[in-house]
Amino acid sequence: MNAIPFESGRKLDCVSLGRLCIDLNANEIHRPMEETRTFTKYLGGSPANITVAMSRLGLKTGFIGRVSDDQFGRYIIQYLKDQSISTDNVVIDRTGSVTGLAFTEILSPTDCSILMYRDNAADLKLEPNDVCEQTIANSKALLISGTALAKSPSREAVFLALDYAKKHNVVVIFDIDYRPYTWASQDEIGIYCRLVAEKSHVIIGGREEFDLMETVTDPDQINDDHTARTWFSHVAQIVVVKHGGDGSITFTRDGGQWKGRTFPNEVVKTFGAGDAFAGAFIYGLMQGWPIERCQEYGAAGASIVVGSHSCSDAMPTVEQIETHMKKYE
Ligand SMILES: Nc1ncnc2c1ncn2[C@@H]1O[C@H](COP(=O)(O)OP(=O)(O)O)[C@@H](O)[C@H]1O
Ligand SMILES: O=C(O)C[C@@H](O)[C@H](O)C(=O)COP(=O)(O)O
Repeated sequence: MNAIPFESGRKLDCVSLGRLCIDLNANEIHRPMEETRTFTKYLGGSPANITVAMSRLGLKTGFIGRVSDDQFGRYIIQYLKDQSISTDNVVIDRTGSVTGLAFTEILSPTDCSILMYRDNAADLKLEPNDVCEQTIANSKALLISGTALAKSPSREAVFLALDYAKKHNVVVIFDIDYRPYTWASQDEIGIYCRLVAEKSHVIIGGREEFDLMETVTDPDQINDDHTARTWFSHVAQIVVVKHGGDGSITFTRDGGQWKGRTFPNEVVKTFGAGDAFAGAFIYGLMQGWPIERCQEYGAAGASIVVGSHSCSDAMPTVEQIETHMKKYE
């Protein structure tokens, strides 16, 4: 059993807060973006991808966010509904904002990059007023994406959501989800992400993301053990440090430490791994599984997604994960 005390009898397993965007993934892969002619449109935005992952695995999910008042915004809402994700708290922004677009370049299985268009992005227009206390009270967990902290008023909306989570015993899961495009300064990243991490029960991030958040300068303190100790001195119960193709390390507050394996696959592109991992890992936590099994599930989900063209659309079901894992027995 893992030690996360999810409340029982709540309408939703997890409500996510953050960006709802569009991924435009190059169809002609293994060439630079300059030579790409066509793209396929998918739902994107890390927290959106994670929520699709959780929903595909059978969790009851909802989203708190803002979308643009246009075709892309309507596409996003419809996609979420089709995935059985509650859109009751997805607000249509009428200030003339646009949907964030992520154009992806797949140069090779190991060399991928993302060209982000995020000026005047609707997701960062989320207002504290949009955050419904009852929705959070009705959820076992609240997933926060660090990018939602990049600007006001979305930043304040996050802190209000955290207040409601505390008031109603909702487990807070923080995915640092660092994206360079929207932050005003490096200082802001550290300041705001730390404030959220201090209030979070589960923290997930890559090594570089923890470094940015912790802004530690002593080289002896830039390591996973130090990271875990830092956050266990607050309310964290679980800290997951992702290491790309090298797997992940999960720490638990009681001193446990697990190195997560990977399931090597024929890689189409590298992005989406973290989101698939997070979705399946959280699913495992909610089943009350031991950490090893949560990590295996996360890694298997990630393996499937790196072998696919999309992130959201490729998020696996339980059956797909189980079948995939059997191939490695
Ligand atoms: N090339 C890969 N092949 C198989 N699994 C991978 C690969 N890259 C990442 N993963 C899995 O996905 C997890 C998260 O990946 P990572 O790249 O660290 O996250 P992010 O996409 O957020 O940067 C890893 O811990 C690993 O289990
Ligand atoms: O998060 C975004 O805005 C873009 C994503 O939809 C994108 O597909 C991606 O980068 C996935 O992130 P990762 O899982 O952290 O690699």
